[in-house]
Amino acid sequence: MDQSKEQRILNSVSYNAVKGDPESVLDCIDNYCSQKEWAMNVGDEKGVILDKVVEEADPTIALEFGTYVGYSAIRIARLLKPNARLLTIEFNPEFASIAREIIEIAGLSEKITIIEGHSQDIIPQLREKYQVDKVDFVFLDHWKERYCPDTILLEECGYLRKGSILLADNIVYPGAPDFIKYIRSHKSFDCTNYPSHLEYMKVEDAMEKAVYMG
Ligand SMILES: O=C(NCCCCc1cc2ccncc2s1)c1cc(-c2ccc(F)cc2)cc(O)c1O
Ligand SMILES: [Mg+2]
Repeated sequence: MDQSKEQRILNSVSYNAVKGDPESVLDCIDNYCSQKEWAMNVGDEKGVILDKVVEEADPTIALEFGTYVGYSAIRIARLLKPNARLLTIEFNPEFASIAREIIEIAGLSEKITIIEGHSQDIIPQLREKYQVDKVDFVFLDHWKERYCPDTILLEECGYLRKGSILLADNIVYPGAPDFIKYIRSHKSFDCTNYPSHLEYMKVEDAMEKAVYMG
C-alpha cells in the first residue's frame, strides 16, 4: 500500500536527523515540507513566535491540541525546564504513532505525553487520568471550530489560572472567527495578535495570544 505523506516525513527525519537533537529534527521537517511536500506544521516562521510565547510562559504543565507529526510538540518540549511536561492531544491514530516515533528520534519522549482522542472527550479527563491541576500554557492547533468550545471547556473545568497563556495558530488562514470574536470580547482574556504567514507559503496568517486574567 502506498505510504502516506506523514510516513514520508518520518522516513526523512529517520534518515537525515541527528538522534537526540530536537533542532535537527525541526530543521529536517521544515526542509522536507518546504522543498518536497507541504504539510500543516506550524513551521519555522510562526515557530519563532511559538518559541517566544513558550519562553514567556515558562510552563510546568503545557497542553497542545493537534499533535499531527509532533513538530510543535518538539518545538515546545525542547524549551521546557527539567520537571515540566507537555500533554498533546491527537485524534488520528496514524498521526499519533508517527508523532511518537519522531518525538523519540528528537529524544523528547520523557517530556511529552501523546493522548489519543477528541479534545472535548479528553479535557474533562485531564485531572483524574493525567494528574493535571492547572495548565500554564495551551497551544491550539486542531480543528479551528473547536478552538472556542474547547477554551470554554478548559475554563469550565477549572484548568486555567491567573496568568495561564493560550496561543492559537491559523487565526487568518484557515481562520477561527468565532474564537477570535469570543476571546477578544471576554473580560478575563488579554489578547495580542501576531501577524505572520502560513507555514512554508507566502499566504498571510497570524497567531493570537490570550492571557487568562482569572
Ligand atoms: O486543519 C488544520 N489543523 C487541524 C487538523 C485537525 C487535527 C485535529 C486534532 C485534534 C485533536 C483533538 N481533537 C480533535 C482534533 S482535530 C490546519 C490546516 C492548515 C491548512 C492551511 C491551508 C490549506 F490550504 C490547508 C490546510 C494549516 C494549519 O496550520 C492547520 O493547523
Ligand atoms: Mg496550524
